[in-house]
Amino acid sequence: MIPRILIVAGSDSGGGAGIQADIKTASMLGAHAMTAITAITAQNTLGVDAVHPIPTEMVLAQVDCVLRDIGVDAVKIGMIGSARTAAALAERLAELPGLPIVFDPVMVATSGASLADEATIAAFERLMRVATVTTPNLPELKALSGMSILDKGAQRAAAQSLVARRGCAVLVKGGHAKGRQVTDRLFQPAREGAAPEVEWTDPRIDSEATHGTGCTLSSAIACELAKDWSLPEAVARARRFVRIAMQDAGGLGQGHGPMAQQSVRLDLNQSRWSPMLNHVTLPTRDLSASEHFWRLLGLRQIVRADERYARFETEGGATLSLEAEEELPAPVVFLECGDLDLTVAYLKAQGLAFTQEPRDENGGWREARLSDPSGNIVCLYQAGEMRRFPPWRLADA
Ligand SMILES: Nc1ncnc2c1ncn2[C@@H]1O[C@H](COP(=O)(O)OP(=O)(O)OP(=O)(O)O)[C@@H](O)[C@H]1O
Ligand SMILES: Cc1ncc(CO)c(N)n1
Repeated sequence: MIPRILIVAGSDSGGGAGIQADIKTASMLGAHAMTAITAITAQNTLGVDAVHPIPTEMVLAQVDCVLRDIGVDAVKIGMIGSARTAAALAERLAELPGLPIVFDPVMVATSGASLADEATIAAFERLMRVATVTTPNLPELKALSGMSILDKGAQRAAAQSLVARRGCAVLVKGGHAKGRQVTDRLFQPAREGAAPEVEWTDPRIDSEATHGTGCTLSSAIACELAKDWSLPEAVARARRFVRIAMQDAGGLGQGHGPMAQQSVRLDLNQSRWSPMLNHVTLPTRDLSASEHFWRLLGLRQIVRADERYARFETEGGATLSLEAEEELPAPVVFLECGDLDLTVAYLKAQGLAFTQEPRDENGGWREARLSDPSGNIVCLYQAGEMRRFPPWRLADA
């Protein structure tokens, strides 16, 4: 069944954030996106020229219409448009207990323009009460909690107070903090088996394509929750999606440009069990000659390591590597798993024998190996952004 995501958010004419980012994200993650538009913004990468809120009745009419016919597996709430809409939507969603709801408390666009007045921000309290998780950035955490967010301890106290007062999980996004690393932290209400605090840290991506990162992250979390991943798993997968979409952005516009959700195709396995064919490694006798051949065929070279290894990207996002014959005597077919360790444990229970247990390799890939009945080498793995965007990716690729 295709996960059905209802997106309640504003339109961004520039296509970088809002409904447009949400639909692109849901589509790339294999979900069906439905929308209740709360406001239309005239917006580009530099700023917001005008905002036209949609009347509350019309927002609810969109929600009711799709719920009645198509149904919904998860909801994402973004820019809300007015305090009245926030209150009415909270009331409607309270009638759907158990439905995963991701609330991105949008207040200000990346360009600095205000997208919610004081009354609307005050009404966010009601949406937090129905949400599964609320995803504030640091200024939003400060506004919602009324507390200091100056350091990690203060941020924890602010987030924990929101969890206690509103009853939802809180994902504090670290994009606005300074430093070479970006840390997001999830705080969960006390529940059996739920870790009270989970933290993710990754290198900051040096990019102007930060418009819509919050919208994209929250939509991706909604999609993954609809597929029954747990909240920490959904956040981890959504963060990977955001990072790859940021890294592949095309530098559009003169300000904070849009991300490239459309090019995150074979990077994240959307299924828990079925592996995804996205990479092959071939032995080479003469690396330079092979490189010339594959480039001539139209593949784009993205990695070169000494005289022994090269990687190419093909149209659509599959990759092909060449490795010196001394190190790799035969071709290897790579299948990416949604959860490598889980998949390997399952396959072993089915009687398959592995020649290599799951292990972290130097290139940042986690790999396990086995052979098919004819002796062909199969590698089950998980690489995420390290497949197309390792730190050593060729600068001009
Ligand atoms: N430069 C960056 N490098 C890597 N990850 C980033 C960067 N900037 C933001 N992120 C990630 O993007 C997600 C959104 O975080 P951010 O704090 O930017 O939210 P936001 O301000 O709500 O976004 P928006 O720009 O859409 O308003 C988080 O997962 C954060 O870690
Ligand atoms: C419509 C809309 N929603 C959300 C954001 C937050 O980035 C934005 N800039 N525009």
